[in-house]
Amino acid sequence: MQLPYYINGEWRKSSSNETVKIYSPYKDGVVGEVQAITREEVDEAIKLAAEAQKAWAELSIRERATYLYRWIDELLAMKDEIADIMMQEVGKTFADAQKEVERSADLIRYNIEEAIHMYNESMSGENFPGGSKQKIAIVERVPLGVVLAISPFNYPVNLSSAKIAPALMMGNAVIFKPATQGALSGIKMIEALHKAGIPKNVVNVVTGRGSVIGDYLVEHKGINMITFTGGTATGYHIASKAKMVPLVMELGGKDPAIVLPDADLKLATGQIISGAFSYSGQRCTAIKRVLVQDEVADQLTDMLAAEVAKLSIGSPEDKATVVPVIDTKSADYIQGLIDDAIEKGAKVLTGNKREGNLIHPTLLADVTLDMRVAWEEPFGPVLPIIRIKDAEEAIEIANKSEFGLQASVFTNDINKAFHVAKKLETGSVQINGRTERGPDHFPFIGVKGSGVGVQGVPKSLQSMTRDKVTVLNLQ
Ligand SMILES: NC(=O)c1ccc[n+]([C@@H]2O[C@H](COP(=O)([O-])OP(=O)(O)OC[C@H]3O[C@@H](n4cnc5c(N)ncnc54)[C@H](O)[C@@H]3O)[C@@H](O)[C@H]2O)c1
Repeated sequence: MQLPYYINGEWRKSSSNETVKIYSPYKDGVVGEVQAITREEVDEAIKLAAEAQKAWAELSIRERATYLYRWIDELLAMKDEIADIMMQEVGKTFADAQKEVERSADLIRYNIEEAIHMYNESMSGENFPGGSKQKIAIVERVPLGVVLAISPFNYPVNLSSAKIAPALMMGNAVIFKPATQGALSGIKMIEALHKAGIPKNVVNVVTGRGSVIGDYLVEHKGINMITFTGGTATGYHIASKAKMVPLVMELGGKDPAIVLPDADLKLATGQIISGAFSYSGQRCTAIKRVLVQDEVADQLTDMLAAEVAKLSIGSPEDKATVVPVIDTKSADYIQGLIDDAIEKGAKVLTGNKREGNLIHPTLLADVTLDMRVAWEEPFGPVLPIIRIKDAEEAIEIANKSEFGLQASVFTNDINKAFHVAKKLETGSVQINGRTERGPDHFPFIGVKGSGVGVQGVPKSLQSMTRDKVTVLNLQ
């Protein structure tokens, strides 16, 4: 399958006559190819988007909504087709990929409805000392212009629609750059928007080699805002290259599950296992370390090991929970973290077995703070268990991380839970539940190396706009 890129309401082959090959994480051979577009084609995509944005912003919000409602219908009609491609290119089970398309439809709908119910503000001058009632400010939310949306491989439809839908509803045009693995699903998602009749150039899709178009896009003076989800190193790089434009960045994480002695261990075990190992831990909000208090550490460790043994391992085509990770580089990196931990004295309770890109779920006990796995994000099915003496030590270790996405606290003492939650330097804290982004309207925030800005609804809608003030000076 060789897919074109999307510009001027048309599907085009690049003048470069080159493509980027997309390999499957779990089966041999190329699953598809996308266009390796040139910088001149990027220029054209951005220029046409800037022109189209003006007319798009002129439409009423309800008119824009009609296109997005139709997008939902077309997306759902293509659900199985998209899910099949997604399974092949990112190695997610067909059922999970179908759910991702449905979840994206719900998210687009929620964005539409929230946007329709947003109102502007007005302010009276009289509130400020010396001010007057005769001065009235009308504060409107206006679009930013051309939004560059860059998404990662792991939720190629959901994390792309989470950017594109709010940008469009608020009157922006979008340049969408999907991740290479994920580009086929991303392009198919835009095919649904094309079928929905979206005016030409309101969304253009660019694909290609990072070395040719990556920095070029980010630095382009035609881009008015960047919304990015991906790794922390890429995020820092993009932030250093971007011109003076608003940035929303959702990056990596090292989410801890803090387990205190009075926790419901059965609940904690279930939440930690699904949090750490579903889709092989390739989730930004996967639980990536367990910080358990000494008194219950042996018991929790045994319970976790018993549950890991029950996980299905294999191909997404066989509906396995633990599937091959995205590519060989990633598998090598994960294995490197396991090897380093073993060398420094960690005990392998289960796992440490590799077949190609398939890393068996690996539970590591006796993990100490000198091990890389205590700090680095594996983005794979590896869970280190670190013992702590009390909640204060858990807070200290949790906060030493370069990341600050989410954290879980398991305890039956709500006061203690709040005390710990307040001190954790993360965007969100889950009390007695696994770390996760959904429901998708909740604010989703990464701090420190985990990002900047807020996603969710209505936060994403707000971040795609700026304030515009018109002051009435009545006589
Ligand atoms: N916090 C969140 O919301 C969230 C959600 C999902 C994934 N993630 C993170 O994403 C990472 C995994 O995803 P990935 O491997 O696709 O990440 P990645 O950083 O390798 O790539 C993300 C995107 O950036 C693009 N990119 C790379 N270099 C670029 C450049 N110089 N200019 C412009 N674009 C460039 C890639 O092509 C891709 O589209 C993990 O670290 C994970 O934690 C975070």
